[in-house]
Amino acid sequence: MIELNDITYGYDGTALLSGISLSLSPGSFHFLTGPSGAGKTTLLRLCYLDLTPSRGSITVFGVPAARLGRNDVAKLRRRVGVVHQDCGFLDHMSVRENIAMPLATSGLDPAQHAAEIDELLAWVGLTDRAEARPAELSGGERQRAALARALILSPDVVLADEPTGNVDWEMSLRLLTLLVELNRMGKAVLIATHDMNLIRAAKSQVQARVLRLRRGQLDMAGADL
Ligand SMILES: Nc1ncnc2c1ncn2[C@@H]1O[C@H](COP(=O)(O)OP(=O)(O)OP(=O)(O)O)[C@@H](O)[C@H]1O
Repeated sequence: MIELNDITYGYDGTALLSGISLSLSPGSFHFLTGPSGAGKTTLLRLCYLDLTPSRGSITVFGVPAARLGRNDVAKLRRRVGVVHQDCGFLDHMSVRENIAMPLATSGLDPAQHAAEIDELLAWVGLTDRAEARPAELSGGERQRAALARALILSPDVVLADEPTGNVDWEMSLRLLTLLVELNRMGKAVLIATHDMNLIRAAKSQVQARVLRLRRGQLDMAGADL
């Protein structure tokens, strides 16, 4: 569904990532790991076409990204749910309104999708926090709300950037279980994480591939869990 072919990318003229090839196929589950600053977020941004590589090509849902106009990019991005590292909530809006936001920005009426919002709130266990402001949520609640928002447009691919960054171990496992459940529904899942314990915990639940970013390159030798 998303393919990166021999990608090079850097900020300010220096190559941060080089020779990166990656294929996220339907039902695949990947962890992306590597030291802080290795380029995990950057790689995710390339996957959802938020950045354009300086070399190499990206194909999304069978379409070469280089051929896409801005409207096409916006349309295809709806099929990719992103859980951002900082969650990226609008603080003056309730949890429910934040989850509904991608509907509104896609020209859909949130009122017509109230049942889906309720269903997602229940699935992530936040029904009773729906009217809270993001600032009132715990770390784990924020991450689950961010996951619900990433799913509101029923994406085919879910990219999660450090989804367990600020939560305790029990909550990390709960988030992992939700992501595994999505994968079982056929979605491609990619999780960027520092947390090797999380990767080990996934072993009994899902057949995952571990990608390690090292010195700008992707190492996946012997990487299957
Ligand atoms: N918009 C930007 N402009 C310039 N440099 C950037 C920008 N975004 C990231 N960088 C730099 O690129 C490098 C990789 O950043 P990135 O956020 O992709 O790494 P990461 O592996 O996700 O890090 P972490 O694990 O700490 O979140 C870092 O050195 C960062 O400072």
